[in-house]
Amino acid sequence: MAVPHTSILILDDDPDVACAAQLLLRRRHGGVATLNDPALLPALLARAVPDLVLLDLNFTPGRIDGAEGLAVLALLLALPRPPAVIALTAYADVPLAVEALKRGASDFLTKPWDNANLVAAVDNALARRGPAPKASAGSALMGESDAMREVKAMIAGVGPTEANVMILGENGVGKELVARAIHQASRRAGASFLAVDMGALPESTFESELFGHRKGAFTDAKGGRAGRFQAARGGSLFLDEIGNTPLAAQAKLLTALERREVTPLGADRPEAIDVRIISATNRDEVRLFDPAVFRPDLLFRLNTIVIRVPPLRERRADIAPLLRHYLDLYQRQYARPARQPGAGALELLHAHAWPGNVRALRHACERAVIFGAGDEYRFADFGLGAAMAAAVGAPPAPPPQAADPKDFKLGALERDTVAAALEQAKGNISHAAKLLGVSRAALYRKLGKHGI
Ligand SMILES: Nc1ncnc2c1ncn2[C@@H]1O[C@H](COP(=O)(O)OP(=O)(O)OP(=O)(O)O)[C@@H](O)[C@H]1O
Repeated sequence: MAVPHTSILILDDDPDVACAAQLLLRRRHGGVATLNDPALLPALLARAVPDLVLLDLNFTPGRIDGAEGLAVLALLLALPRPPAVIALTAYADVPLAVEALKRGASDFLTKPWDNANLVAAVDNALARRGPAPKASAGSALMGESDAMREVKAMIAGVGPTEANVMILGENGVGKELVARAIHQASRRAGASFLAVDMGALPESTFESELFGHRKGAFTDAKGGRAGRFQAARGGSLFLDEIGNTPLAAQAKLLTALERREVTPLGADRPEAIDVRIISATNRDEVRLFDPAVFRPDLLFRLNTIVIRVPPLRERRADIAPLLRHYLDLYQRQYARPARQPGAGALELLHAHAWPGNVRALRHACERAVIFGAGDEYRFADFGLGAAMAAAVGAPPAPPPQAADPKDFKLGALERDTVAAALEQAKGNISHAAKLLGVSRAALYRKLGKHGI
C-alpha cells in the first residue's frame, strides 16, 4: 500500500470505520490510506511516513485498555519526523484519549465522530504538525536577541503562576511555542497542553467543541463527546486566534471563565473546570480594545499578563541562529550534506523582511535543503520570491520548474491570488484563508509552496 504525499493513514481494525473516514478525507486531501492491522505498520513506515495518522487505540476485539494504540503512538512519535496523530476512542474511553494527548497525540476524537469535527481536527493537526512534540516544547524556543531574552524571562516568571496569559504577535512569530514553554514551566507540565484554533471553530459547533455534549443533545449527536475544557483538565488550554472569536461565542467563553465551570450540551448540571488559559492573537491591540470586536470583560479575564513576541525583522540577531537550526534539522531529516549559506546569501537573508516570520524562515530552509546544490546555499535556493529578492538587491530566483506551461500559469495565478488575499486581509492568515475559501492549514501549505 503506497502512502502518497500529503498523506493520511487511518489505522483502525474496523474496515467500515476506516473506509468512512477515508471517503470523507479523500475529498480534501490527496492520499488517504487505511490499515487494519498495526503489525503491518513498520513495513509501511519504512517506505513513507504519513503526515497524519488517525489512530484507533484498541485493535484486538474485547481489549479496551488502549495499550496497543499507545504502543503504536510511541512508535510513531519516535520517528525522526513524526506524523501528527489523532487518537480515536469510544466515548467511554475519554481518560484514555487524555492519556494519548499527554503522550504526544495532537488531538482526539470519539467514535462515532461528527464529520465537520473530523475535518477540522485533521486540518488543525496538519497545520500544527511540528518537528516532534518534545522539540516544539520550551527548549525549542530559540533566539538570544534582547527581545527574545525578554520573552524568555517573562515565560520563566509567569510560567509557575496560574495567571492567564495573552500572547500577541504577527503570524508565525512563535506564539504557540511561547504558550507551550509557559505550560512546560508551570506545575501543570505533567498534564496536557491542548490547543484550539478559535478562528476555525464553526459557530454552530462552538459549544459542543469547547464544553462537550451528551448523546442525543442534538440531531447528529450519536455519541457523547468531552469538550476541550474537560480534555485539558489539570493542564493548559491554548486558545489560539482568540481575536477571531465571534462575539456570541465570546459571551459563552466569558461565562465559563467567570464561573470556572461548563455545561456540556444536553447535560443538566455544570462541570467544574481546572485549566490554565493561555491565549494568542495576531490582532493589533487597538482593534482588540474595540468593544465592537472584542468584549472588554473577556479581554480583562484573558490578559492578566501580556507577552508580546516581536516580528523577526525587529530581532534580526535571531535570524542566523534560526537559519543554522532549521538548515541542520532538514539536512538531517532529508539525509543531505551539511552546508551553510554563502556569505552573500547570508547577508540577503539577514536583510530580508520576513513577513511570514519564523514559520516562513523554516519553510525557506526546508526548500533550500531540498533544492540547493553545490557547496553552499545561494539566496535563490530559499525561494523567497523575485520581488523580495529585488527589494534587497539579490539576483531574482529562477522561476519554478514546470514541465507544462499551463501548470506554470496556474501556479503563478495561485501565487498572485494568495498574495492578493493576504494583502486584502492585512496579513491576517485566518481572514485570508476565509477570503480564499480554504482552511488555514491549506493556506500555510500554499504559502510554503510559493515561498510567500
Ligand atoms: N523562537 C523560535 N525558535 C524555533 N522555532 C520557532 C521559533 N518561533 C517560531 N518557530 C517555528 O515557527 C513556526 C511557527 O511558530 P508558531 O506556530 O508558534 O507561530 P504562531 O505565532 O503561533 O503562528 P500563527 O499566528 O500563525 O498561529 C513553527 O514551526 C515553530 O516551530
